[in-house]
Amino acid sequence: MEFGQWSIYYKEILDDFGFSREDDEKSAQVLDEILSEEGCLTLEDLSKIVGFSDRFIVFGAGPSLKEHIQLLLENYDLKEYVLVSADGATTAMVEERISPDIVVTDLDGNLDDILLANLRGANVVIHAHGDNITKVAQLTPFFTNVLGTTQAQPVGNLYNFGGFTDGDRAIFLAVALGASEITLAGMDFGEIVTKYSRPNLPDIVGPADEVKRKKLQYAEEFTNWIEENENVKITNLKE
Ligand SMILES: Nc1ncnc2c1ncn2[C@@H]1O[C@H](COP(=O)(O)OP(=O)(O)OP(=O)(O)O)[C@@H](O)[C@H]1O
Ligand SMILES: Nc1nc2c(c(=O)[nH]1)N=C(CO)CN2
Ligand SMILES: [Mg+2]
Repeated sequence: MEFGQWSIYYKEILDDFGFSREDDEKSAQVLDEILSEEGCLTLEDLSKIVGFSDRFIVFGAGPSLKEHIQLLLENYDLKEYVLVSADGATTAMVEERISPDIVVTDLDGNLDDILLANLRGANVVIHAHGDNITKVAQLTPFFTNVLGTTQAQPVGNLYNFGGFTDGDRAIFLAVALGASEITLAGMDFGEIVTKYSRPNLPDIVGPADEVKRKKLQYAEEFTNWIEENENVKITNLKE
């Protein structure tokens, strides 16, 4: 999605959630400064790294994630796909000994698992926003092979491919990387969250709070937008 079109949705999101554009921009600046010092990936670098396939699987942290992983292990040759995990979904992949090629995160998933995936070769797409400035500042230097994103106007080394939550941004990223087919696993949306998304949940699944429900509605809306507007075949295993 072009930034011009994104900026209309972005304004709506800022109003709807009460987020501060200035804080988003500050976070973007912090991430950009770190990446300038430490080095980072460009979209072209990442395109080359995952250039072995134009078929992608995006893993979200919804209640079907484990069941979808089993289905994929039994019926798909995962080596033929670029595997992209959205934040908390990385933990389920680590549990199943699957190495994602890319992790898309705003650094609130299980960090040990994201670091482990990074050590095992995953590239990490770190998203800076107004509510993760401290995490961006403190944690980014621990990762290698990082590409930075922002939901505000892109600055310096950072990109904005469109999208809001880690899951739908992972789909926009796959489109930017030239995907012809994207399979969605664990992308249930709806009103139930899992321990992969909310590590402090007492059970494996539980009700999403109001903010999370609203986030998941945007995630679904952007996923539908991609299906309707981009030249890519989307198959949601949930449907
Ligand atoms: N039912 C669901 N529960 C949680 N995540 C889901 C669900 N369905 C789809 N997803 C996708 O899985 C992604 C990864 O989940 P996770 O909760 O780690 O992400 P997040 O974007 O950091 O959310 P938050 O800001 O609420 O922490 C989400 O961004 C979302 O797009
Ligand atoms: N400022 C701000 N931006 C976000 C947030 C958030 O909690 N605060 N959560 C997101 C993904 O779920 C994406 N963007
Ligand atoms: Mg996250």
